[in-house]
Amino acid sequence: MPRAFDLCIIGSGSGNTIVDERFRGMRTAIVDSGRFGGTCLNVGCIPTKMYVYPADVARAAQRADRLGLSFDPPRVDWPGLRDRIFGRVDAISSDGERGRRADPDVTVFTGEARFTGPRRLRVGEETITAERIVIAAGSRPVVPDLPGLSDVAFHTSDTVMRLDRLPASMLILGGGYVAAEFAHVFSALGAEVTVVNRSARLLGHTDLEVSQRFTALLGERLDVRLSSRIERIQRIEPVDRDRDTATCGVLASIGGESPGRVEAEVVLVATGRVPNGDRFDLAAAGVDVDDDGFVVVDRQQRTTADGVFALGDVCSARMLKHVANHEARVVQHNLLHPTAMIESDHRYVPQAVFSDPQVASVGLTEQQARDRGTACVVGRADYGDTAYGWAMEDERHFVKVLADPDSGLLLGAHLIGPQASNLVQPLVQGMSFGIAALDLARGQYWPHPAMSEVVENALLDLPFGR
Ligand SMILES: Cc1cc2nc3c(=O)[nH]c(=O)nc-3n(C[C@H](O)[C@H](O)[C@H](O)COP(=O)(O)OP(=O)(O)OC[C@H]3O[C@@H](n4cnc5c(N)ncnc54)[C@H](O)[C@@H]3O)c2cc1C
Ligand SMILES: NC(=O)c1ccc[n+]([C@@H]2O[C@H](COP(=O)([O-])OP(=O)(O)OC[C@H]3O[C@@H](n4cnc5c(N)ncnc54)[C@H](O)[C@@H]3O)[C@@H](O)[C@H]2O)c1
Repeated sequence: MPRAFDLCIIGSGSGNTIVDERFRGMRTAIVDSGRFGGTCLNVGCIPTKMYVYPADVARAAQRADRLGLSFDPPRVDWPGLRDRIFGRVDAISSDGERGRRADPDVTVFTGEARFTGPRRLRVGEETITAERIVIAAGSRPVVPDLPGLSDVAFHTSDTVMRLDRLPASMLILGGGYVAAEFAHVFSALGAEVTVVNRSARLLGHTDLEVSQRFTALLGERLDVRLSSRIERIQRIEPVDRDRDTATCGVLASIGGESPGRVEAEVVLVATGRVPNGDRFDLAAAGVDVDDDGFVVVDRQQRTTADGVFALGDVCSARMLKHVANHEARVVQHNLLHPTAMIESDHRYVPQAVFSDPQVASVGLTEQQARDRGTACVVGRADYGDTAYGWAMEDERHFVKVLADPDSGLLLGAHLIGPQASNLVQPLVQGMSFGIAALDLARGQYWPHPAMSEVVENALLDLPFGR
């Protein structure tokens, strides 16, 4: 006998934020096959940044000699660090699940959901039908088919944060967000890190100059192999035999532009993520996916099947938590107000990489503007040319803004340096509210001598500011 619901949400990450007091009386099912709370809480944004912060502190101490200070190398209590992080994260996940299970309107199903027909699902032995369904099933790491990889105990971002010990050495495959953030974390905490990336620069999705600068800076302190590939990877005896075997040793043969052999205690595969849409027979539900596997949605987050919505990584090529949150708010509104639906706004989505240095951006890159034939002018400022940048003895970091030469409106912004993830916000604001670059610079005060003066200076470097 199927169990009938008014609403079924597949995925307890951003999907779980939809149900609030306005859904009282609506019989709701929440289905998840993994840890309650999804990627961001359990294996994504939150625990990574809880590692990034101590890594930032360690790096600041390592670099302090240019300020006339010196510290001993940090002694890292890895089990303490890890248990502090997951002590908090795991408790939030368990409390969240407990709270949902105590809600008389909500039934939580633990298991893999699969569609068996339109608005009809199977979870384990149970069949669920629902008037409306939200697919919020996220994404998962891609593991490339590399010779020998399946024979070694490799890690992905799902597992590497729970290692039993801080490894002495780590081989990271990939050069995107995950690789950049974990390369910073593990190297700052004391591991010897080698990064092997298929393409010629790290953070290839970012503005060319930013990506080149980031690649150069990381290459100064880590072994970075670009335009390279793993030819073979094999297990070797761990350097320290007392160490547990979850962190087995590997020997990797690397081909391409930086060939050689690298030994490491731990391998981290960080070569991208794919949406989970292939995991639950979407065709049976009449839900289309595109060529890259993303669930097809319109601007109201409706899929091609009646009454079925989707949000987050499963349908959005920008796999970012603030995008999933935005889409969850749109779906929430549209479930509550089916005759007055609203649309998602993906025009100015910022992105930030929490590495060392930080990188942040919004809007078009200079190359994208050129490729699209969009006229643009560029303004730049170095951190080192501001008072705060002097205080930091900064010589390497900058802010770059692009604007339309006619309207003076911002087209994009690209930052590399301390607090880039925060400094990008006034530029997102200027773009979102249609404020011309010069008005943004001159129409408000910027506190002196704050780091934000580097943003003001970049805006004033545009031709309208001179
Ligand atoms: C290491 C890492 C760091 C990150 N850092 C950041 C960051 O700093 N900033 C940022 O903006 N983004 C970051 N992200 C991306 C961010 O975590 C995701 O974009 C976001 O969590 C996606 O949310 P979601 O709700 O779409 O999916 P999820 O939170 O992944 O939720 C999907 C849920 O669906 C469940 N599920 C999947 N298939 C099924 C099925 N068939 N049946 C039942 N349940 C199913 C899964 O178990 C999961 O719990 C990071 C990602 C990673 C991996
Ligand atoms: N701060 C954040 O917002 C944040 C942090 C982590 C993850 N995320 C999200 O998670 C997504 C996935 O991150 P990711 O870093 O895994 O993917 P990514 O798509 O950002 O980068 C993948 C990288 O792997 C390289 N690569 C692919 N195959 C390879 C191979 N066989 N050998 C060597 N290199 C190879 C690619 O050249 C690329 O540099 C991101 O796109 C982002 O949406 C966001």
